[in-house]
Amino acid sequence: MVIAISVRNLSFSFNQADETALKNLSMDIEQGSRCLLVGANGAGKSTLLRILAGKRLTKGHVQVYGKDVFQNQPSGITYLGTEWAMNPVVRGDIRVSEFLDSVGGFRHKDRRDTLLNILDVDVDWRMHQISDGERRRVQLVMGLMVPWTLLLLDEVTVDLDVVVRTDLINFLIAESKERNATILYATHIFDGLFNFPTHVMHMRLGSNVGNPEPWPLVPQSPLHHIIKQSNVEASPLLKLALAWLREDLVYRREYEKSIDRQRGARSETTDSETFYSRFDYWKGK
Ligand SMILES: Nc1ncnc2c1ncn2[C@@H]1O[C@H](COP(=O)(O)OP(=O)(O)OP(=O)(O)O)[C@@H](O)[C@H]1O
Repeated sequence: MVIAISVRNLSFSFNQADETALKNLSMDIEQGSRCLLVGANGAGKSTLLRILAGKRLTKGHVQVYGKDVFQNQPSGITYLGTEWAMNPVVRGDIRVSEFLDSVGGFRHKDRRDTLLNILDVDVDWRMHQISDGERRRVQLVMGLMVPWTLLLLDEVTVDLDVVVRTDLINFLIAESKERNATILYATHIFDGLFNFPTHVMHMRLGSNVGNPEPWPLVPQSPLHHIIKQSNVEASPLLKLALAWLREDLVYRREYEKSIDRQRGARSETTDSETFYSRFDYWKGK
């Protein structure tokens, strides 16, 4: 068994004043796995993916295929996140075909063309005149056309229509099987994903809750019980995610109580009254 990702006791803060985004996270992911990261908003999924992609510098044991991601960056890591679409460069007046050529499309013609078909992209589109979902499709062609050994996906299918999303998921499954490549995928959309993962990993408050769990669940897994208890009409994957995230909510509220913090509505304070009495421009309208 080859370990594709190995992390030991990883902690990370954005700056010293901030709470740690990752706390003592340790995990091993086998080569060829397709692991779904499941966790609430703020659980640390994106931070973990960016660190694995070498985009955030931190100390500690973070290895991909046996190489330290900061000091000896392994080749073959592709990271695709949501921030790409915000980049003004990819909203410029440039044709998709020229854009793809500028990022090496001609070197990977066969894969590029396969992806152009799957993602249903018109190479004559101009990057400043397309929808968010269309821009996302171009990003996926660009990111996936170079063969990867580790693919780090951060919620990149959110604005795809269901046909394209399904075809893309099937492509990723086939690719990882054929090339024994590894995928770590953070998402909140579990629809249509039943056949995608070989593992699911639960993240909570910057750590993983246990090791990646094989998926579909092995017969003796205690998680069957959680899924059976669910009274929601949903796929087993969504039932599991719902149960985990509800559990996390209780856990987080207890934790926040212990450090005297609270989310949600709070009682009026003198400060907010002062604020509204000065700045409520709707008053009297
Ligand atoms: N730029 C930043 N500066 C300071 N703190 C940040 C920054 N980005 C994220 N955080 C904090 O780090 C923690 C983990 O954030 P992260 O984005 O990794 O979560 P996530 O699991 O990907 O969430 P989501 O599902 O909402 O994308 C959160 O508590 C968040 O507030």
